[in-house]
Amino acid sequence: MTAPATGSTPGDKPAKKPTNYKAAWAETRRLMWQHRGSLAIGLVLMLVNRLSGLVLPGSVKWIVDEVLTKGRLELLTPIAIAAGAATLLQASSSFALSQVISVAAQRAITELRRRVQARVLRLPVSFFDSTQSGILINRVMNDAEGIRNLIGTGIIQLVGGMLTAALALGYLFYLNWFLTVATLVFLAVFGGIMAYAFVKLRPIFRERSKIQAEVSGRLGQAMGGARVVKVYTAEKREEVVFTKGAHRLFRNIASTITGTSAVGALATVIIGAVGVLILVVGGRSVAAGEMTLGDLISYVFFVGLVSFPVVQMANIGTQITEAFAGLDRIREIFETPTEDEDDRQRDVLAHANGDVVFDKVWFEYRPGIPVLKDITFTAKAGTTTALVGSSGSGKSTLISLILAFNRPLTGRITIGGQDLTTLRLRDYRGTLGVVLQDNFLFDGTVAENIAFSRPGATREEIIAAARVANCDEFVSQFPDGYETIVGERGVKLSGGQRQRVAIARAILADPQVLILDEATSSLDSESERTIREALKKLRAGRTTFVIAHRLSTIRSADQILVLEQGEIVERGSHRELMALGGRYKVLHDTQHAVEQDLFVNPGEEVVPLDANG
Ligand SMILES: Nc1ncnc2c1ncn2[C@@H]1O[C@H](COP(=O)(O)OP(=O)(O)OP(=O)(O)O)[C@@H](O)[C@H]1O
Repeated sequence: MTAPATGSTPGDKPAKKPTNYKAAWAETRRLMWQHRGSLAIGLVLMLVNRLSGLVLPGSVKWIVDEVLTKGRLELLTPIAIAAGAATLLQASSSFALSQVISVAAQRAITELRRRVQARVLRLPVSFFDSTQSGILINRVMNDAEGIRNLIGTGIIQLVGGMLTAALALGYLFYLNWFLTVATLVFLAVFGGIMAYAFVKLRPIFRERSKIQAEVSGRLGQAMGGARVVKVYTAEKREEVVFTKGAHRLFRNIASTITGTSAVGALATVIIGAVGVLILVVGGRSVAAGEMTLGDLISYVFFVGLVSFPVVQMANIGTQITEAFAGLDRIREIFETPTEDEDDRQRDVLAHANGDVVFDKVWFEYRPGIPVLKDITFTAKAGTTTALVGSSGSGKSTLISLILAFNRPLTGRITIGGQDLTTLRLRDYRGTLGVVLQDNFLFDGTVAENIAFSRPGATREEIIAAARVANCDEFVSQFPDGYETIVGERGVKLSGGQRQRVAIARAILADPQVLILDEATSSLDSESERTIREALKKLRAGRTTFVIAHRLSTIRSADQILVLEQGEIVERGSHRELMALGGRYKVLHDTQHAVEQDLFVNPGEEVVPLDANG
């Protein structure tokens, strides 16, 4: 009864949307503030880590100049002890750092995932219609993961790297300012080229997560629809679609590999050039007595300390940009209004068992194409209203308005005199029950699926509901009874069994307003009888809306609304509508004739009794 979800296939090039860095930065600041405690401890640990990391290269100068050149052997042991202690300190602070920061980051990721998931499920149905589920799963799982780099080791490494570079640089200036200026020129050129490279690479990284989401989304659909794929021998087609997507992903990754390895090669060249520079300029300085040999050796070590963070910063920079992009996509979800956003200001539902009234309701999915036109009717409390009409006439859409999945464009829907748009959604939905043609069951046990509508239900209540729905007779034949696993979407049950589980689920919910989308046509007469009986018991005393596919099942409805192209063209009881001899009678007689002649020979066509209505 629902329209197929729209969305691009992995082959399409989606429109690129620039990351809103300002908003992402604001969200980052909020996250950082939230985790300021562990970040502060992390920074202190990082400081200790980096400072202790300077001791070993710093001691080289003393070894060369004092111990080796001047022969002060008594200094060797203290220097060795200092270097050893510093290394121990470096190792333990690094361990503590990863403990504090990584755990904090994981906690933040979990929290963000939880918030995104909770938010996504509260978004309107139209959002799900227009967004692939793969993309939404990606938001919850991968994009949330990205913040590891913002509040985790990424940011600490960045800050730590900059700190080490600054300290090391100061020391380099002290050792030989001229050589340092020359080295910096090289490093600046390298930094500039790298910044340019990453500006180029950034959009490719952003594109990657999008491609990944699309490819896995499509993959999920193909797996979920495996039966349809097999029947229409679409394995090859799906293979082609996947291959295209996988290749797009490959091309994306390959292009970044080229970029990053080019940067790596450039780094080697620059380091080589700096090495040559140090040999030439430094060697001369030593020869001229401006520098000691120890100075030159520790200079080499410290240049390493400066250039390593530059390379690292660029790498972390990419990860942080990625994380920004992910946060920005998450922010979009947080900015999309949820269905129950202003529930607190809305009214409490006073009469769940009141009349349901449609008053001049218009509705459209696409602007300018009305799907429901001026719908006015009253469904008295406790009565059954049947909707009939040809395919696409708007029956499901009307039901979606009753379920508050969609809101009227103009006009009002009221329940017990209260406008649906002013009611607390949670209250209102709590009064609903649905049994649809394709009843969605979760991969769990029969009992869990029945209790889905009321998680606190006792085993006795579940079994009582199952009895009313005539589930008991087939469940008792399963070796595991109510503990039988139904499989994804309930594939391990027959269509009729699924239907009855859904009826039991609705019975347990004890709804005031009931929606039935009858699908009895595919069942044998025995199952149909049991299901019809179950539905009859379910309907008793509830305001029921039935989408009737077999008109013979709605003879007892209190009112029948005949929809055509979004308008109610006839209304009344079965008897009244038959007497009217209009559209309903045509539909009825045509269907009756089809049912009578189900086994006619080919060519013996059914002639409608009254083609004009
Ligand atoms: N989510 C949607 N977005 C855009 N158009 C939609 C959407 N759902 C339905 N439509 C369109 O609205 C019209 C009415 O569809 P609806 O599903 O309400 O018909 P129906 O009477 O329930 O049909 P059926 O008996 O075949 O289920 C159709 O033209 C359909 O294409």
